[in-house]
Amino acid sequence: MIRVSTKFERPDAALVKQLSAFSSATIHEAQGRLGALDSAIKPVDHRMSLCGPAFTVQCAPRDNLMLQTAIAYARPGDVVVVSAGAYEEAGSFGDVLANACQAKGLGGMITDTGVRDTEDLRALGFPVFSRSVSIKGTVKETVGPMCEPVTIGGVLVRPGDVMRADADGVVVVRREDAAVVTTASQERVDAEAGYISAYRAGRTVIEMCGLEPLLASKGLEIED
Ligand SMILES: O=C([O-])CC(=O)C(=O)O
Ligand SMILES: [Mg+2]
Repeated sequence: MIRVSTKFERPDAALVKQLSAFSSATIHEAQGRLGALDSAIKPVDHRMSLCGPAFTVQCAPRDNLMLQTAIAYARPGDVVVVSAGAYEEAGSFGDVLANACQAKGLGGMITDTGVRDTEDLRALGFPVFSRSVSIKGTVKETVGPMCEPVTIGGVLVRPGDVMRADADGVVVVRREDAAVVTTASQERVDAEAGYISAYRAGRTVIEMCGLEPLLASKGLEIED
């Protein structure tokens, strides 16, 4: 007998909403260049984005039994996070399961294996992030852990951590760090806005980034 529990602590909804205002790259930088999943995990449509608590599940490669089970037990707003051995040659999720997720109000699905039916997924608009697109079908044979820490895209994700994903990729924020990372992300956005207005006003990268002394200290001389 394998016993799993679907009980875990979710982050404060207001904090999740605040984090959703920041891009995956901003959050990654703001938390000290941590939490980025492998760049191969990308949305099936660049307009897709998500931000929500991770509902984690471990699947055997080419087997979506536990993914289907996770969809049944995840709560509205949850992001189903699937670790399936980074196996590219399987279409473990498609428009039928996406409709099941959307009908439940789930926040999205992130997997390190493949998905299929991408035209329909794009039309549906349910946020789906995957390592690959494959038409190859999956079996429903293997039970495994759900709502336990998983490794996906080289990063550990625990149930209730916050997943933020957009056209650029996927980042995870530890649940207990969500408030600090929100503040740090806002600081970074403010600093970047300062650079952008300075550049628009004619300031140069050399000035703004102090490149002259930096390059000189590294022994680079430029004849222009
Ligand atoms: O049925 C499956 O196993 C995956 C799929 O194609 C869908 O959800 O539409
Ligand atoms: Mg299908």
